[in-house]
Order: sequence, then structure tokens, then C-alpha cells
Amino acid sequence: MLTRARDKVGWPALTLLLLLALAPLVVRGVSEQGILVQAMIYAVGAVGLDVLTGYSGQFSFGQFVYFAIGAYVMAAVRVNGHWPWLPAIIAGVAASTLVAAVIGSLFVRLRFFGSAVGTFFLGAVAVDLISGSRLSHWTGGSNGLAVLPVTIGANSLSTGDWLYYTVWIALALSVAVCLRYTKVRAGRAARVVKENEVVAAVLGVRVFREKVRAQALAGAVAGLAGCMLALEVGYLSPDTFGISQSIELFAIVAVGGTGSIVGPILGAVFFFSMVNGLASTSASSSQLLFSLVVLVVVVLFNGGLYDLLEKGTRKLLGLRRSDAGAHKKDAQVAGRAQAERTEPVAAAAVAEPLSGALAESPATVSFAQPSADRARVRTGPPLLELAGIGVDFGGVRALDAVDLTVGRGEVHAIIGPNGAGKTTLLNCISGIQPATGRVVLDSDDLTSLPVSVRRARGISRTFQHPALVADLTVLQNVEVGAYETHNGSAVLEMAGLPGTRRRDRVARDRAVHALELLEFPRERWDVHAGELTMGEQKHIDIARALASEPKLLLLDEPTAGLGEEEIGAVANAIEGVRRAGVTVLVIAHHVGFVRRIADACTVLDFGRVLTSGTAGEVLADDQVVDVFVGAGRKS
Ligand SMILES: Nc1ncnc2c1ncn2[C@@H]1O[C@H](COP(=O)(O)OP(=O)(O)OP(=O)(O)O)[C@@H](O)[C@H]1O
Repeated sequence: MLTRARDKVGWPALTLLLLLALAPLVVRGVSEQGILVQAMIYAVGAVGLDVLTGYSGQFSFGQFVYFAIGAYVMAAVRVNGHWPWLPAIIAGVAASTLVAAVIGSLFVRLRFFGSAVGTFFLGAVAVDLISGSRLSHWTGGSNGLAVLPVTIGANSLSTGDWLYYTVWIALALSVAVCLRYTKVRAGRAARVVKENEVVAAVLGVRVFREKVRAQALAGAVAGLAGCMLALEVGYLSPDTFGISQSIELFAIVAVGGTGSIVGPILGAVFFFSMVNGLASTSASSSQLLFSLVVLVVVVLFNGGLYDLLEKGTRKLLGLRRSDAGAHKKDAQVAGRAQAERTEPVAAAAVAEPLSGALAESPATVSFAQPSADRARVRTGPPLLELAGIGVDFGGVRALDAVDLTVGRGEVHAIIGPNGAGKTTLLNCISGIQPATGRVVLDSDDLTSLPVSVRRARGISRTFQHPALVADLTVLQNVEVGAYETHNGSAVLEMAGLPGTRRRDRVARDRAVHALELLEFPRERWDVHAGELTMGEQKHIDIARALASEPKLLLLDEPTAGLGEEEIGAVANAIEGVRRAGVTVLVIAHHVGFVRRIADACTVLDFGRVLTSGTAGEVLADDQVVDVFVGAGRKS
């Protein structure tokens, strides 16, 4: 399923920051300005949490720990080391970043429940360390630690307008850095990780590294929030920090809207205005009212305040861009137009279900020219050789001594009934699934190599369910697959140095080339993936896999769930891939589709190769009919 993590939030973020910058002109009361300062401090931390949850799909109850580390390190180096204030803040942020990266790398493999428990107890350890005697010479233990006043000339950054604008600068900086992160390669890779870690790995993304990077960024931003909190409160004690802050951050992100960067700022302003506005009522009813309001916002407005505001603004301006239904319709119309333009063979000819077609009689179905003439014309050694591939899932023998040879430049179809082992076979080739036997690509033995190395050696693949990033455009999604490696420094990428810009240009060129090769309509390149039809998504999945310029492209049921015209478009796309000289191994369920695109065909049944040959030969084989329609089957 496609989930939302927004990309185009630059203008809303700028507008909101400008409004906050101007707010002191209108909001003159000391306590009202204090509320906004509190809101902005928490917004800094919440923006980081949004990067972690909304963009990289991770979870942490431990953000308050990074608040505390940032605050205590900043205060301690000033008191004990007499550091100037700016280096002290940098030290606080650096310390929280480092600890978040280390802790993150320990917790990154945990699923939701493990993360929740792990980060919760991390908080308990941190509070104990701060309040206990072990670090008391730095933290002041239970006595607390004074935060030395920060001044510029005669002005104190800890009070009044100076505090307000110091915190505002911290917020603007956090928003700028986090927004930039979501736009560079590392941030986009993290968004694919959020969609599906296996897909990300196959696209060459270092899943572990991207998750730790997101943890470190969220930790850095939380550390900066901690420094601001230290400036504001002027005195740190174990009571200054607690798990409740992490929960408040979650509430702020949920109320404001996840995956939007802007939402958490709105959420923080709403949250603190509510808390302080209700504080005048009796304690118990204010708590109840507050909880009810949060509940209503979270339950009724799934996308949070930002979503509500975005939709309201569009309505007000009479824009219909986010009308998903309208877009879907547009997409279908555009998809149909494209299919009509590029479809050289009647779409119906490729849409016949394999079992149905064979049950009728192969002769009665109007197919494109069988590809027998194309088959086996390839010369030279085969590109892919599988020998004795075997996989057991407990008692289930999913693959049993499978041998398969795929010729260079060939389109080779794998067919077979449900559960025959087709997907497992592709998983073995791409390295997702450990197996016995040998996998050799272009005389290169890949058997013991991991997914990332196999991709680098020329294997790319698609999945039954394309995990595209909904709020990235078509072109941006394809770019994620176009990077040769997903190594490199995220900091350098965010700085936009010439080296990384060059690499981005190469990736863009490859993505453009892949889309052109598949004849995906140019007017749809800037459409968000969340607005594409299923057929278009499959198309983009193929383009994304093709963008890495593989030797072998593995396609897992690219026609599953598609209508006749869309199947025709996928067949055209595969023809384009063939013309580019890329070898294709494709799982298919439609006999017309197989006849049209395949040079060769292998039938799997109960994890074994039943038969292999040209598509024409294989589909004329009685045994194949048995497998698909059950005739002659003993059990
Ligand atoms: N992770 C897994 N754990 C346990 N059993 C599995 C796993 N993956 C696949 N299997 C089993 O292995 C066998 C082959 O599954 P596989 O998904 O490869 O078949 P398939 O031919 O691709 O089927 P379909 O056409 O339905 O996708 C099936 O019996 C399936 O239940």
C-alpha cells in the first residue's frame, strides 16, 4: 500500500516560519510569547521525530533522552569547561547525534514492540544516570545544574524577544535541514525503506545505514531542542526531562500530521495553546478536555491539522490537485491514451488467463505471433545459469533441485500454478532467499553474495506489489533505482557539493532513459506515485528496476491485477527492455502475454521444473495442460 510522506512542503513551511517570526508583533503578552517559545522548542524535537516516523518508518520513545543529552552537555561544558555558548550548543547537538546513532544502530533491527520497550528503558537508564552519583560531577546529580546565561552584548538570549528569536532560528534551522534531508538521495532512500525494506535492499539501498542516519538526524534535532530548553529554563534537574516529553512529541506529530515536517510545528502550537488555554479550568476537567480534543483531531482528521489546512486552502482557492479520484481518472485516461498509441497488438490478445486459454484450446485463442522464431537465436554462453537450487520452508520443499538456463538478451517466462515456487526462485536469484545450489550470472558465481552485491553485478527486480513512494513523483521514484550505489555521506549530499550533484545528474539521466525506453508518457513524469493507476505503478516499478542498467531483470507477476489494456502496456514495456538488450526473467499467468513476449518458457510445479523450451513448445505440451487444468492429476 502507498503511504503518505510529503515532498512539497517548502512553501507551507516558509509561510508558517514567517508567521511565527511576525507573531511577537501581535502577541505582546509575556506568557503568550512564552507559550510560543515552548511550542517552538517542542516543534524542533517533533520535526526530528517526524523524520524518524513519517519518513523512515521508525519508532522511538527515547527522544527526550536526546533532549536531555543536548541540554546537559551544553550546560556542563559551559559550567565545567568555560566554553563559549555557540561551541557549547554544537557540542550538545554533536553528543546527542552520536548517542542517537549508537543507540539507533542497536535498536534499528527491532520491530515496533521491541523499539517501544527498548527506547522506554533507555529513558529509564538516562534518568538514572542524570540523577545518580555516577555522573554527578557533570550533571549535578539530584541537585541539578545551572545553565550559565548566554548574552550577546548586553542582551540575554534566555529572556524576552532574544530568547524568542534564538528559538525561532533553531526551529528554522531544523526545518531547513530536515526538509533538505527529505529531498536528497539519503532521505528518498529512507522513504523506500519505510515502504518496504526488502524492496529498498534490492534497489541497492543500505537499509541499516539509512535507518541509523534517520535516527542520528532525529537525535541531532532533539539535542538542539534540549539546548533551547536549557536556555529557556535556566536550570536543569532530573525532573526537567521525562518519558512524558516523548509522549507529548508523539501527540504533537500525530495532531499536526506525520510525514509533513510542517504538521509538527502546527501540532506544537496547537498543543501548547490548548494546554495553557485549558490550564485556567480545574485540573481534572482541563486534562479531560485536552485528551478529548486530541482524540477528536487524531480520529477525525487522519492526516492531522496540516492535512486539514491543506485541503481547506485548496478548497478556498478552488484547486482540485489533491482530488485523488480526479487524478486517478486522469491517470487512467492518460494510461489508455498511451496504450492506444503504443499498442501494436490487440490488448485482448495478451490478456487470456493461462488456465482458461488452455482449457478452451490453444488454437481458438487469438495470440500474437508465437515467439518460437525468436527463441534460441541468441548466441554465446547463457547469461544466467541455475544449478540444483533448493529451498525448504520447514516441512515445505518450495524448490527442489531446480536447474535453469537463461540466454543472453532472452525474455524467459516462468509459469506454474500457485505455490509452485516461482517467487521463491526469483528471491533465490536476487539473493533475498538463501538456497542450496549455484547461481551464476555472466560466468560470475553469485551464490554466496548478498543482495546489494548481486545488484551491483547486474541483477535487478520488481515485486508483485510495487512499493513506490506515494509523494515522490514518477521521475523521483525511478531515480531511487538509478544510483549505482547508495553509499556516500548524507551531510555532503545535503550540502549539495559538486560531486553529489554530478551523481544526482547521472541518476536523473538514467531514470529519464528508463522512462523513455518504456515509453511512459512524459506528461505523467511529474505526477505523484500515489496518483497512478495500478498499471502505471507496475510500469514505474519496471522503470525503477531498469534504471540501474542491469544485465538481468527479474519481473514478478508484472501483470497481476491488471486489466487487458494495462497488460498490453506492460507487454510493450518488456518489448522495450528487450530492445535495450536486457535479459528478462518474468513470472506470468497469462498465456497470451507469454506467447507475445517470451522467447523461452519454464514451467514449475511443486518446486520442480516440469518442462522448459520455447513458449510455443511449452504451451503446446499436454503435461502443462495437466498442471493448469488438473486433467490427469492424481491428487
Ligand atoms: N516465507 C515463507 N515461509 C514459509 N513458506 C513459504 C514462504 N514463502 C513461500 N512459502 C511456500 O513455498 C511455496 C512456494 O511459494 P511461492 O510464493 O514461491 O510460490 P509461487 O509459485 O510464487 O505462488 P504464487 O503464484 O501464488 O505467487 C508455497 O508452498 C508457499 O506457501
